[in-house]
Amino acid sequence: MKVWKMNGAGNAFAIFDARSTSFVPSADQVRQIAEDLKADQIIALERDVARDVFMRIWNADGSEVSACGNATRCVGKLLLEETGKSQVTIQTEADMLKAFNADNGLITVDMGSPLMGWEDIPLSEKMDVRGVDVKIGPMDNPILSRPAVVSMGNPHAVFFVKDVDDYDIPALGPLVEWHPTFPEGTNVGFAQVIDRNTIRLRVWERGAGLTKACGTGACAALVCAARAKLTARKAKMILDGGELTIDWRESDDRVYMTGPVEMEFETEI
Ligand SMILES: N[C@H](CCC[C@H](N)C(=O)O)C(=O)O
Repeated sequence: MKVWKMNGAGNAFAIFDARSTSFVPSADQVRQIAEDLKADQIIALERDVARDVFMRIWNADGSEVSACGNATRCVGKLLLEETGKSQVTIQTEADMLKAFNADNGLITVDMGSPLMGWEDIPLSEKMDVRGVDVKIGPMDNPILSRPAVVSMGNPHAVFFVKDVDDYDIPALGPLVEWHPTFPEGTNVGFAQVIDRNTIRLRVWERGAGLTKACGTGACAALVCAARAKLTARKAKMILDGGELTIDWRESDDRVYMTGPVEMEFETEI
């Protein structure tokens, strides 16, 4: 079975080609692979009857999740090159996503629409509920409070801060990740609005910790910023590992993510 180690803006993945052989790792095996290959997520490509591929996603802690934007871009690049098609479709638990080539070697993924926050959607997937009462630190003077909450097929809590470098993210991230407000846990974004078209972002990922970039986190931060009128609907996201451009199109309410993909190595097991 072919295995690729790739990254999207530094967000690192081990991608297993399970289209002709089954690959269903235990949580322990996922943790071991993630440690050995220094991957934030483990990805399995499976045959899909209607789409170019079905993509399964495990976080480094062994938990299986339903969305991973940067990995979708990496898988998109693999399939675009393999098929020669101008657009490929990738099915995940959460959604059917489309990937296509953008300018200067970048890859764009249509990440679908952010989940709107209606009553019947569990709180962890509520859209931009600024009233979410999450307080971290001393009650009378919390270090973090009132995140914007949105789902891109996975839950995100986004704190808008003056300077992301002022926050001890490895200390604060886990306190929000497993806060009782989020029954399935949540990814935690620390977003600093630079101007109406630029956001500096760091993300403590559910089940993976502080990563160099988080694609769904970048989508979540842009959607929340635009809804709060802090930025335009399209912005450059500056992450530790690189830049992503997120465009939440008015015309179809879908979020388009564009960014770099790097092939680190390919091997067989
Ligand atoms: N790095 C991924 C996000 C993984 C999300 C995962 N940590 C979760 O539990 O939802 C991305 O580029 O979208």
